[in-house]
Amino acid sequence: MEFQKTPGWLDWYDGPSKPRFKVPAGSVDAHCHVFGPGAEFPYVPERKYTPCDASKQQLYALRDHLGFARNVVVQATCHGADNRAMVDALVHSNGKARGVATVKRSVGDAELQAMHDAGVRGVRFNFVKRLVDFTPKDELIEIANRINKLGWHVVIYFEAVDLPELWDFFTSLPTTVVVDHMGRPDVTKPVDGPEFELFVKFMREHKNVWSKVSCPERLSVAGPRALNGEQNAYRDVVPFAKRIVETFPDRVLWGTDWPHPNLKDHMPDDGLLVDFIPHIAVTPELQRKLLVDNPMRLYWPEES
Ligand SMILES: O=C(O)c1cc(C(=O)O)oc(=O)c1
Repeated sequence: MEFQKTPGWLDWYDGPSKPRFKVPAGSVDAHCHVFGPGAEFPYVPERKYTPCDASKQQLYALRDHLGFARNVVVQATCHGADNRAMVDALVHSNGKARGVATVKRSVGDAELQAMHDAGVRGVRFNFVKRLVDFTPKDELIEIANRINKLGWHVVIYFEAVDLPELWDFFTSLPTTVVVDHMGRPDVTKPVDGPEFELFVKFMREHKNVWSKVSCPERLSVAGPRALNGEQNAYRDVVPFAKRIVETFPDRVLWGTDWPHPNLKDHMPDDGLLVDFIPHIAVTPELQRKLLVDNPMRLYWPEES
């Protein structure tokens, strides 16, 4: 099938620089995606955008180039609950990738088990309205209870303003809960203001809640962008991510977010994005926890 990209779509950055920051041995890129390729794994009719293709081979070439050892491939919304492209990436990774799926209530036990065997360890619940249609909470709870039996966790994606109304639901989830991109704070607001304090309280009071301190390129308002050799990119995001890394060093994850779905204003150089890490995890110990120990404990517990 031939797909036309959404008008204005930005393709991922070709030929990223070599990071100056050398990630520790065994580092995990714990948030990234594959798109299609559409000719092999068609994008679903209910998608909100049509991306460029971003294949497993391209993802794994990036992994090697950046110095990472493993990936966690998160189902992108353009594939809906059709997990074939993500699962295909896992089974062709030589055990170096695990995954997070999107499932519906109708998913069968055998299908869940097959995904588990392929390396899936979580499901993603998305509350960002521009990306997905609404799913009733009772359906999500039912899914959470089922996947909990497999030892999986729930990944949640939402925007900071929506945390108050989602609080009761999130805190009732029976699994480990991983928040994408720190719950998308508005970084023009103070890092110690009420909005981000609520997120910190969410993590402080609920020890099952983890956070990805990823996506400065999405959250930043003032930049500068990770382009043209910039070694100090997205400075306005640093206080937020650094605070989460230092307050909850054992419950944070980092990922490139490659191929950066829906970024509208620029595409970062992924090498420079890796150079962001030492600004938010400033000691070798924090870096090792963020990039190796924590993702290994969550995704490869049998090896950690
Ligand atoms: O699955 C996606 O479509 C998706 C989109 C976005 C975003 O548009 O913010 O971010 C993500 O991490 C993943």
